[in-house]
Amino acid sequence: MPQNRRLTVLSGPSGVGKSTVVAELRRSHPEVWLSVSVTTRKPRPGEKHGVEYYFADDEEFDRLIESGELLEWAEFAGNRYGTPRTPVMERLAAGVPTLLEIDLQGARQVRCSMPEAQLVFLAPPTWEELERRLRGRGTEPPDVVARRLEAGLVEMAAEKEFDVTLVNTSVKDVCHRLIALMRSSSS
Ligand SMILES: Nc1nc2c(ncn2[C@@H]2O[C@H](COP(=O)(O)OP(=O)(O)O)[C@@H](O)[C@H]2O)c(=O)[nH]1
Ligand SMILES: Nc1ncnc2c1ncn2[C@@H]1O[C@H](COP(=O)(O)OP(=O)(O)O)[C@@H](O)[C@H]1O
Repeated sequence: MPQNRRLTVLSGPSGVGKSTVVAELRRSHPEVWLSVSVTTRKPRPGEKHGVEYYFADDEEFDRLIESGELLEWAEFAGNRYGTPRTPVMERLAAGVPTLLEIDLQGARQVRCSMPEAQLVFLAPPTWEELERRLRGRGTEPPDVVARRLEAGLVEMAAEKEFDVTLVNTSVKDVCHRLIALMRSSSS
């Protein structure tokens, strides 16, 4: 369906700056609709239910999978994450530019189910900078950081599966380029 060209997926290793880019887009480009995922991860300080995520327990997440309410879902570093299907389909049907910030496994599922979607990979300037950002964020204990860096190696190796790579040197610059990509893919 041509309306699926309005769908853009943003993926990249943990700590690269996806949430920061999404927060900046929310502020500077309110015309873009950002999907809110469901997760079994516990909220970080400051995260609000319904804003960064819908926080759910395992039982609720199982129910969402069984009832087909998720467009895609994946397990990442010990927690499950999924995209509620209905809000995405409604926005796309209404012609609204829509962005999903999801992991590599989710991006692959979207590639299969909605091949017209544009897949954007957010890369760090260097691997050392990625480690520095992830550790510097200070939201996870060392064992979880190690697990995320391990997953990051797998994500980095999959960069070529994406349509475009943006290097996150400057958040504003990435937002600018992302918006330009979203405009050009749907026109
Ligand atoms: N497949 C999938 N991945 C998601 C979804 N929501 C978030 N993620 C990904 O899950 C991973 C972990 O997210 P999170 O715990 O918030 O950590 P952070 O992205 O490092 O701040 C990231 O790669 C997110 O892009 C979703 O709905 N589906
Ligand atoms: N362009 C950038 N330059 C420097 N630091 C950044 C940049 N983008 C994000 N960061 C910082 O890197 C850390 C990880 O960013 P975050 O958005 O939480 O990553 P992700 O959502 O991809 O895991 C945060 O502390 C954030 O402030």
